[in-house]
Amino acid sequence: MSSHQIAALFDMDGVIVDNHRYHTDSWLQFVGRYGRTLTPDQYATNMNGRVAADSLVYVFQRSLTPEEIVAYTEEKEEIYREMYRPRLQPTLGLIPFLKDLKRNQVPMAVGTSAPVSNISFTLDGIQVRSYFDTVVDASMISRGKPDPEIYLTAAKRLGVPPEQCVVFEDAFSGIDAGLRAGMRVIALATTHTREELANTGASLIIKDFREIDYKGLIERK
Ligand SMILES: O=P(O)(O)OC[C@H]1O[C@@H](O)[C@H](O)[C@@H](O)[C@@H]1O
Repeated sequence: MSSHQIAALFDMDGVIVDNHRYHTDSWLQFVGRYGRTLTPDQYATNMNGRVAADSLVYVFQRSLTPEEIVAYTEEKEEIYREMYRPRLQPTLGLIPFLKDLKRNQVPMAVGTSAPVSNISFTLDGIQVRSYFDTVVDASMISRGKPDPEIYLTAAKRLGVPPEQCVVFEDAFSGIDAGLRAGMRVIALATTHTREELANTGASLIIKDFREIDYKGLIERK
């Protein structure tokens, strides 16, 4: 890779697919089963984009055993997959953008807090896995977003220095993770509004991938 080149790191939920509503609804349904309460705002601000282990502590207000984390995570994600399956589709403009980046030999990775079961569901479901050189998921890191570990791991696996990486994110926790990794962050206004994203430190806010292409990405460097 030339020193002028960039790498593109994609968050999954809220970026590759515009599915925030279904994660919100499935979390609400899940917590209801255990007599807990959660509002959509609480979810968006305190849980969105974070690994389930952290979200579950927020929901149950106690520490959980590794076995509980696995069982609760799968229970919640099964609810989510059933809800979202009939609507599963790529975010607008994603496929042309991935093709454009591929044509221009941009290394690409996914950095997601999601469990492996959701990654197969999503990346294979919309047939985009082959675009990515590597996928870093929750099981491969010890500290979830907003810690930068997930994006630093992705950059390392691509062999690209962090300052040459551009992160695509929708969540506050993920934007923080990208910035703390020393990367440029482009925010998608899928989950939050442009106004809500205005002071996050993202260098650009787009509604979806129809607003960006390889040329625009390079020119903005
Ligand atoms: O945005 P990312 O990093 O792909 O995050 C995925 C996670 O995002 C959270 O918001 C969801 O509640 C989780 O269920 C999901 O696994």
